[in-house]
Amino acid sequence: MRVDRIPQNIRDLIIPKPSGFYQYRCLGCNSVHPIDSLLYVCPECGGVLLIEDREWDRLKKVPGDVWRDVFDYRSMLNETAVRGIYRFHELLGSIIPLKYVVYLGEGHTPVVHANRALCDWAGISFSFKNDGQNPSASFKDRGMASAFSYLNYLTGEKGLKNVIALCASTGDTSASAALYASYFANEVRSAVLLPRGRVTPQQLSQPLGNGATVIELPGVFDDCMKVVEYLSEHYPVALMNSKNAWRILGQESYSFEIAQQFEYDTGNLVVVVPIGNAGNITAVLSGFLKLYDLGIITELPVIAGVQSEHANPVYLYYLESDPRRRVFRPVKVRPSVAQAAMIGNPVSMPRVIELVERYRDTAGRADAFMVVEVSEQEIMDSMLTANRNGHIACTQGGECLAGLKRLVLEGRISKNMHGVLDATAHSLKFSVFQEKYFTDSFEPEYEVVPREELKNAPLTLEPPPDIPSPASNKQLSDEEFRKFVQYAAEEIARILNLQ
Ligand SMILES: N[C@@H](CCOP(=O)(O)O)C(=O)O
Repeated sequence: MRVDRIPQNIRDLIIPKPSGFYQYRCLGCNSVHPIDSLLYVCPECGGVLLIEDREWDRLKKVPGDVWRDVFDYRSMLNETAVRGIYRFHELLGSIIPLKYVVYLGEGHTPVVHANRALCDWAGISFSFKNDGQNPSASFKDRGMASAFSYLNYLTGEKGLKNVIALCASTGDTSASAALYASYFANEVRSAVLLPRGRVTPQQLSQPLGNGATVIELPGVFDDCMKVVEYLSEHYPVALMNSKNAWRILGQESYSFEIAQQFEYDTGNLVVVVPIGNAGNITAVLSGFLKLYDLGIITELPVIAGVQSEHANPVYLYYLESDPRRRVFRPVKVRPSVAQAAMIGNPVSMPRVIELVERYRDTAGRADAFMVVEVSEQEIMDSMLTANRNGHIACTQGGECLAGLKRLVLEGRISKNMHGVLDATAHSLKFSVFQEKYFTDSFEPEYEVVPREELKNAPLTLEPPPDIPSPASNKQLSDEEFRKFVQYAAEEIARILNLQ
């Protein structure tokens, strides 16, 4: 759509212009720091940072319904910079001029409603939001688009040079960081640190294919993260994990899109998100709070975080209902099929603590945010059941479905609500877990016992010696090939019970 077709009353707002005054705010000591350099922790106390817009209130001069129209019409514009997450420019990066926006096709991911059978199975109606349909096949691309747009801005306006983008990863962040870095060709190098043997072959192939330096370390993700933190404190590297507050801003677009896709009617929704390094839940909370503050939505949805019993520090933290008595304790993780969330010491925990309090206060009720724990068995059974009903859920998507089902069973949410589940990555990235399930080859630590009715395996049709086979070295005559086709077709008709 061309700008001159946009309704007159919003035309001035339709192409975003740089605005606002961004600053980092430390969640440890509340100090603020200028935005014009790479900063991952507070220089004064080492605390975690969030980005805030000191001039945020200017956005309140525009009524919520006008913002809704602006975001909806922007989706139709033939303007690359606002095609993805930056159609919400004012909410997630308004200081960045559009010429620096990096767009690789992220965002705008589909909401797919579950069919009747699957809703009955879950005990509630729900949809998956398929963030596996992002360019590197996970939700991380939202955050990377933001972090790399900011790097691009620093390079263009502030003279930043020789960027080395560095991250620790369970597989999705590394794929995403390597992809976005490769878009800058030789101007940005990327290096990723992975826990050896804890990243699927598909995820490992992604940064390799994008030309990143891939370094595998012993241990789990939490160990790699510590090394990345050390490197970022001692060397000039661009840390691309969600400790980088620009990642959080970009990932807020997930909330904005849910609101948009549900026509800004969010009061009846329960948004279910897996918690690993906790950047995503941080962004989802923050995103909905922003929309509410600007009157773009009038009711906050319930937000439910899900963790596996094998990596559950946030769940354990919120078991204590009295905020003054809660103590955060990192846990030692055990092998989990929700491998992307196999994290015992989430870097965004201080952000979660602050935002959950704010969210509950704003909603006026404690159950506006909850955390639920699920077993590895439930995760696998849920993922496979979803995918047998038309979805492409990864194990973390399965974790969300397992969490939603539990919430209903435990009576923690009303059956009249509608679940929006984060399928964080494409199912193909995690096919090794499906394979283990189908071949009953899970190591005992996973505690997964396959259910026969969910298993599947290819059938092999091997013609007997008197039937010619195209697999033999010699070229089949027409007659021989006809015999093979007839044999194979009849065997298949027998298998499929065709009459
Ligand atoms: N699941 C993550 C872990 C790192 O999370 P991040 O959001 O802090 O980058 C991954 O894919 O590596």
